[in-house]
Amino acid sequence: MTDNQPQPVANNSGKWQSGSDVFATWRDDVLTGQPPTLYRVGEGELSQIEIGPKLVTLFGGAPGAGKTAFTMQCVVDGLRLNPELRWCVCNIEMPPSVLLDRQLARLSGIDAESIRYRRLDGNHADRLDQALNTLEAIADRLCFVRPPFDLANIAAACDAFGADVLTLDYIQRITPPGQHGDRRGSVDATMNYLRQFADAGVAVVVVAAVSRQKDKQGRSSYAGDSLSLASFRESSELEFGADDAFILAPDANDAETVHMKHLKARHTQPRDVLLRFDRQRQSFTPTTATPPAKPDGKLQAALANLWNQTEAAPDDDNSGGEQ
Ligand SMILES: Nc1ncnc2c1ncn2[C@@H]1O[C@H](COP(=O)(O)OP(=O)(O)OP(=O)(O)O)[C@@H](O)[C@H]1O
Repeated sequence: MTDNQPQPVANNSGKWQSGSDVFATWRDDVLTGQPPTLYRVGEGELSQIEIGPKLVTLFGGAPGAGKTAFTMQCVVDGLRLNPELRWCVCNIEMPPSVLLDRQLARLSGIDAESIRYRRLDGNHADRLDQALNTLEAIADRLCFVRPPFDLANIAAACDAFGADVLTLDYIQRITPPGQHGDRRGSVDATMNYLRQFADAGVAVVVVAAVSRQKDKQGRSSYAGDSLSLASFRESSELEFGADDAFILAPDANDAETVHMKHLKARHTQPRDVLLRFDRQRQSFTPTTATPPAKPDGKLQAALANLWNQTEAAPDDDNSGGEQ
């Protein structure tokens, strides 16, 4: 050894980890370790959504855009696709019975209004039975948090139930511990705590209301092309704390088409997904179809109309749900 060679620096403080220690464990993990656990929550392009331990997945959208419908679809299909999974739902706006009504509509193919008003008869019996059986089969792995909707109570519910996944709908209405001055401070704090829940090994799915943004005409709007990461900026922590952030933006020209914009992807390439939202059955289906452009003239409008009628034909019998 020559005098010029650097001497190893003693690490007595415990405040840093040497690169060579990190390298050794990291190399073993690359060569023989497991890929990250991800829970599949849907078919086709929906299977690309990353929900899993240590991840916070954020869904935003304007009021009525379908955030609750979409995330509850992920809950039910996630439980169906992952037989060991346990999922805890904290919904501040709707009671469990209403959330289940809507999933019953989706799974049975019976419109949500008939289910809401209990206008059910013998014609619905088979579809109803099948969908009820589907929901019954997952019911013991699903729980709904009871009020109060504060983080301490939510954490206690998750621990007691042994939840692998937590869905919070929606974050702006959840109270974090302590005093935080304004709403922004409170949402920042909640997101910080949720990040810690995720780091402890729970998959966290967060629903967030978004703020209006200026559209191309300078008007304050929820229009799809004006919604962006900035829409979450009531709290910058929402955007920074999430691993993935999506916004559900209904198409301006076609109410059934919803653009799921993948605005942030911490670990992958962002991939937008085009969805068809059947509101009557509260059901989202990925579609590869290009959303129809707004027709410019009368002839184009007539053609578009004809085209829509042709496309609608196969579903017209409303014969089935998503068993
Ligand atoms: N029976 C029904 N028939 C048709 N549409 C319905 C029916 N019930 C609800 N809807 C529509 O489905 C959508 C439900 O959306 P959802 O509650 O998931 O939206 P959201 O983004 O969570 O809204 P919010 O922010 O207001 O909670 C709304 O647009 C609502 O108008």
